[in-house]
Amino acid sequence: MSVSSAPLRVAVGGFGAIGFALAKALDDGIDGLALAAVSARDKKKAADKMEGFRAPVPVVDLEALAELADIVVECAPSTVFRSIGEPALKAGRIFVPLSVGQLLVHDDLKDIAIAHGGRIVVPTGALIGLDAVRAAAEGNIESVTMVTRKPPRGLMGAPYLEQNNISLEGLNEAKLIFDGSARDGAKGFPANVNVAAALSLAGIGPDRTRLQIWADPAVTRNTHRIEVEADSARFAMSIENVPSEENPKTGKITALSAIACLRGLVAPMRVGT
Ligand SMILES: NC(=O)C1=CN([C@@H]2O[C@H](COP(=O)(O)OP(=O)(O)OC[C@H]3O[C@@H](n4cnc5c(N)ncnc54)[C@H](O)[C@@H]3O)[C@@H](O)[C@H]2O)C=CC1
Ligand SMILES: O=C([O-])CC(=O)C(=O)O
Repeated sequence: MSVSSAPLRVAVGGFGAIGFALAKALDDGIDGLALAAVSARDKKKAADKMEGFRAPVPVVDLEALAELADIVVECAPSTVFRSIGEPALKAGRIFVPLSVGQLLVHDDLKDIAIAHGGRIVVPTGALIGLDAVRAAAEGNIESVTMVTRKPPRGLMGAPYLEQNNISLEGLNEAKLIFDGSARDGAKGFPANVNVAAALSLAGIGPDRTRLQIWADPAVTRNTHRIEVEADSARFAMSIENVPSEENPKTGKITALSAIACLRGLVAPMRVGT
C-alpha cells in the first residue's frame, strides 16, 4: 500500500497475552494500521479490558473477524485456530497465525488461500533467525535442530505428557521429555513449541526438522537454541524469552514480533528477509 492510502484494518482473534498487547499497540497508533475488532471467550471482560483504549472496538465472534478487517491475527488457543483462519482466507484476507503448529494440522489452508487470493504471513514469534533459515533454504540445508528448555510449570498440561504418563512434579534436574520431529513436537505440545513449527516451515519442513524439549527447573526463561547446517552457512542462535505476566507459557517477545510483522506489511521500508 502507499503511505497515503487508508490504513489496513486489523482484527485480533484472542485477547490474552499476545492479543491484548497487540491490540493496545494498534490503539496507541501504528502508521498504516487500524484496530478494527477483537474476539475473546468472555466478551464483557474483553470490553472492560479496552476501557483505557483511545478507540475501543467491537468484540465479536471469531467467525466475524474476517468481515471487519483486511488482516486477521490469530492469537487464541489452538482449538479455535480454524474458526479464525478459514473465514479469513476465504474472504481473501491476510491471515497472521500465532498458533503456528496448527498450520501443520490444517495444511489445506494454503490451498484455500490460493483459491481465494488470501495470504498466510507467519511472524517469527518467540524465535530467532527465521530470516537466515529462509535465506539458507534458497540453497541447500542439510539439517535443522532446535533445543527448547522451559521451566516445568510452562510445560504442564501438554497432551504429550499426559499420553506418555510423564510427570514434571518435583523435578530437581533437567529432563529430556521429547526428542523427535517438529511435526510430532507441535502436535504433542500445542501451547509450547509453535516456534518449532515456524522454524520447520521456514526451512526443511516439519518431518526433517529435529526438536528436543527439556523441562528444566534451573531456567526461568523459555529458551530456544537452533542449529543449522547448510551449503551457504553454518549457524547457531539462541534466545531466552522472558515469560509474559498474563501467560507464562508465552514469551513476551511474541507480541512484539507480531507488531513488527504487521508494521512490515505496511511500512515504506522493511529490513530483513
Ligand atoms: N508463534 C509463537 O512464537 C508463539 C505462539 N504462541 C501461541 O499463541 C496463542 C495465543 O497465546 P497467548 O496470547 O499467550 O494465549 P492466552 O491464553 O493468553 O490468550 C488466549 C485468548 O484467546 C481467547 N479465547 C479462548 N477461546 C476463545 C474463543 N472460543 N473465542 C474467542 N476467543 C477465545 C481467550 O479469552 C484469551 O483471551 C497460543 O496458541 C500460543 O500457544 C505462544 C507463544 C509463542
Ligand atoms: O514463548 C515461547 O517461548 C514459545 C512458545 O510458547 C511457543 O512456541 O508456543
